[in-house]
Amino acid sequence: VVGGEVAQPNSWPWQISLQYKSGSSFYHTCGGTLIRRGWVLTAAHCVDRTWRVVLGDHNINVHEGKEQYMSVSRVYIHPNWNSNNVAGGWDIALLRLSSDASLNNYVQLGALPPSGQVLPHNNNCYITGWGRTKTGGQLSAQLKQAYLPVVDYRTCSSYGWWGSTVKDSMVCAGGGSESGCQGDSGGPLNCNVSGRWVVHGVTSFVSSSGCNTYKKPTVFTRVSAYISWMNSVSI
Ligand SMILES: CC(C)C[C@H](NC(=O)C(F)(F)F)C(=O)N[C@@H](C)C(=O)Nc1ccc(C(F)(F)F)cc1
Repeated sequence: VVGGEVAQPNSWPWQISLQYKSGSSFYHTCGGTLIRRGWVLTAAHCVDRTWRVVLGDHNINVHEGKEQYMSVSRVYIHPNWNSNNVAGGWDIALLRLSSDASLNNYVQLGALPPSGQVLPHNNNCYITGWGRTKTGGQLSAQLKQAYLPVVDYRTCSSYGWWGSTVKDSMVCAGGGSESGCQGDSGGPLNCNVSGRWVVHGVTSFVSSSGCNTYKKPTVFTRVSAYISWMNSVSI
């Protein structure tokens, strides 16, 4: 996350860290959202390799005693996902955990939107993640949040913005000095709808010329466009 601030520990208790194993260590690679006790929502472009899901984390480099370490028993990547074409959309995947998470003050389920719901321009949303804190920078040790208001499709797909790169199956947010960045992929765009936090986006891409590029908002997979697919995965 570029800009924003360090989140209050465990104030986004559905946020997870997707980590891969190299040697005897694990490395954060993407975010995700716990949406059922046995299911995590993330980005398709995150799951070329996965080793564990960490729930209830705040500082990914320190064992703080609230974490639950889960392994992944099955990966469901959307069948239309094309890793050579992130602009095509379909950047969504479900991970079946090998056991159910225990819900508590540090680990909670993220709420999903109703199918088809599209939020208005400037809707209040926050991106959360451990991704780079500036273009080309390092991952954040602690979970960060940044206020990224929704940029509606009409604006986001216009000339000077993302143009035809962005599809209606996506949500744009931000476009100013704050943004997602590498390592935030797969994590949630948390939007306030009627006073409740709803996970409306899965972090998908930013501009290749810089994470917080003006008029290139962070682009998210629009969760409300995939509710029927998620239900079909027998979740
Ligand atoms: C691996 C990538 C597909 C996704 C990667 N995602 C992220 O960094 C994150 F965290 F914002 F989700 C990204 O945006 N990386 C930048 C460096 C990038 O490659 N962006 C990008 C690539 C192609 C296009 C397109 F679609 F126009 F071809 C648009 C943006």
